[in-house]
Amino acid sequence: MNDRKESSPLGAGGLNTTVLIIDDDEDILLSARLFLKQQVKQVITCKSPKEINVLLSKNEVDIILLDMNYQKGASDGREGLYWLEHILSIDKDYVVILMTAFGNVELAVKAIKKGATDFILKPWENEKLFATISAASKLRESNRKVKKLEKIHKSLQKDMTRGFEHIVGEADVIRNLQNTLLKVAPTDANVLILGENGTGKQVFAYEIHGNSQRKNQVFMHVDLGSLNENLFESELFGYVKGAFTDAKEDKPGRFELADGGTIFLDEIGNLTLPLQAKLLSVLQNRTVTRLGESKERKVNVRLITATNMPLNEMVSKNTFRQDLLFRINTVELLLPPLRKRGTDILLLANHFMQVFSSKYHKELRSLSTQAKNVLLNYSWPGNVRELQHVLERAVIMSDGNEITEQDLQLSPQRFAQNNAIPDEMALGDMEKLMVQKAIDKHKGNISKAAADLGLTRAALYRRIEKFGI
Ligand SMILES: Nc1ncnc2c1ncn2[C@@H]1O[C@H](COP(=O)(O)OP(=O)(O)OP(=O)(O)O)[C@@H](O)[C@H]1O
Repeated sequence: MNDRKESSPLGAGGLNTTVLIIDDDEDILLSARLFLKQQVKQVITCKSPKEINVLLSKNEVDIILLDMNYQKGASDGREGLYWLEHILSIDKDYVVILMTAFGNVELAVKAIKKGATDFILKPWENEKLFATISAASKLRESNRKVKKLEKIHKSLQKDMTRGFEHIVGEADVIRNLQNTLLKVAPTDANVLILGENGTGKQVFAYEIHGNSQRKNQVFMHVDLGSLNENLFESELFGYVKGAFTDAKEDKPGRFELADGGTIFLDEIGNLTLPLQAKLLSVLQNRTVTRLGESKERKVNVRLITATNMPLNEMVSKNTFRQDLLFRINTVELLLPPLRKRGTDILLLANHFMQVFSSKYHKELRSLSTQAKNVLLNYSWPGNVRELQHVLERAVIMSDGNEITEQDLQLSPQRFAQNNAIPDEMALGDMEKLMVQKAIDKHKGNISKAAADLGLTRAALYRRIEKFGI
């Protein structure tokens, strides 16, 4: 191989870049090398483009200076175009600068259309060559940064989705909510999710995002409850360098970062009136202005909000703006507390038992009848989150392959408030719950359970089959 490599401590130019020059003219190679070795980290020269593959596989090349003609007498530049395509097929991010003779500008334009970054006319002036290489080096650097950020973005997205559960639930109220969710998700309608703490508002918000056309874009969760007056604007709208003492560099806000995706504003009921006004203006104009600048930046986000506070009541007490409520509640989802979800309690408990069994390498397969009764009769003030914690602890404490009442360690004061029958439970769900309770009470004895329910054994079996108990 007739290539030549020269490395030097960064010279006067100080460009931290490696340049590969391919030209069949020895004089060109020599003069380019002599000049560039003082300007860049490394210069590699080579006479034949046939060596490109080997050179690119052995060296971390940033910029390639490529001649257009190699065969004797050739001047149509076809070889250069061929090798340009070849290089870009190895990695489309290579920065290729073509060297062409005066009068061949049309050819250079054609090459740029095919993906070359720039061209330089031969013979060149060193200053012009340096300016071209310097611009190309900046481009290569920013391409690299973009690639790195894309990787980080992808892995963050994976992390974000990994943490979310799919909605578990079969109670009529949950099914109805899921139907509404599927209808509303593909639209860009603003959704307000209401419900007590731990009822799954974030799970529903993510499910809306996951069923929308924005599913491959960012899902940005912002806990408004944790932002004080000072942080609110800088976090949500961003700032420019110098906007305040600690603003050392420009920073986009959460709205800008969520551009193209979904922004989930949690605990919206906690916003003070002045902050509500600021948020409303962004939602109305769909633009944000970073602190310290006057430029308005357009943002395209889908808005989902959530709270456990009674927003309608707050409007009548003038602690929540009615115009903001109208802006955010195009569709409202009201998540019922867990104590009103009937046998979904057991469904969720089984689900969490499986999740934690596999996490803690345990072989738990079922809940004892007593444990089921306890779960159904507990009031669940912390809702699904509490159930999740209770099951995690039970899986850890359990010795056998069945979770017992003792493993659950539920506080006795919290019983009796809950008869596990929701206020607005559908008849079918109620019947299923009664059947399940009777079977549990008689420890699976069908005759006794049927007698208790005033049914024949056959009638009870039909219901067991119907409800999949
Ligand atoms: N229907 C469900 N299916 C499976 N897991 C659920 C369901 N609902 C909630 N969870 C789980 O319960 C926990 C609490 O849910 P989530 O954080 O969505 O509740 P939240 O209403 O947003 O709570 P908070 O009001 O405290 O912010 C999470 O770990 C979530 O994965």
